[in-house]
Amino acid sequence: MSSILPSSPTIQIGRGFSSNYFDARLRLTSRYDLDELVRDIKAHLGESGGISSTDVNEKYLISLAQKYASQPSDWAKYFYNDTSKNYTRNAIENINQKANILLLVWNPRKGSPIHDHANAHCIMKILAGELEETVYHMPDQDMPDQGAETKSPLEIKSQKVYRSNEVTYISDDIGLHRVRNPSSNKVAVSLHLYTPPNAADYGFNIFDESTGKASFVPQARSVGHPEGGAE
Ligand SMILES: N[C@@H](CS(=O)O)C(=O)O
Ligand SMILES: [Fe+2]
Repeated sequence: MSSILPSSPTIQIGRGFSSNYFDARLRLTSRYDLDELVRDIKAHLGESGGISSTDVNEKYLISLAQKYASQPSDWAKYFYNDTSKNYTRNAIENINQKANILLLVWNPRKGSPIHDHANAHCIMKILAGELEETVYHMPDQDMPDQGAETKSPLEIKSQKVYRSNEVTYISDDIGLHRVRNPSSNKVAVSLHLYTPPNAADYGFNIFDESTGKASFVPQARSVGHPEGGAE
């Protein structure tokens, strides 16, 4: 029976046509989702080997974060809130020695301490609600990661409220920052990319606003370690 059924060119063409047709329609109508964003970040950073933060094209990574439009169904599985903490840090993807991608969930009127970013790039995209970022000039001290003290208060460089889908970027070259949810009743959600993942791997510093004093925090934690912290 099967021997008399030709492998018909018409059927092959028909299949090929319809599949290409629907692939094309899918490409036209499908949105750029979180999985694709993570895939593109990984593709840019490569699969193996160490990198230094200077090897990263942060502008390209920022453009990827801007291209993604927040869709709560994309990130609901990473969402975890704990009202006893200022915010939770939930792992989306750890790319060994390359980057951390995290979902942060911020309680109303709560925020992070003033901190550095452990000589890494930090890209933050607002996924829901609003977040206020205050950027401070890096205090004059030779080795802030050694906990050296300065006596003068930190100076504010800029302050801005970011709305849903906006993206901001910071590195130690720009300064220090603190981030806060300004809402009195709404939780805010943000996506964070850190590359290299120095704060998680080695630690970072938090700073006293009035003295500029740095205190070293050994490691930034994320869920399953929802202790919070800053990175
Ligand atoms: N960098 C902080 C969040 S933020 O204040 O940018 C953290 O990862 O905990
Ligand atoms: Fe930060």
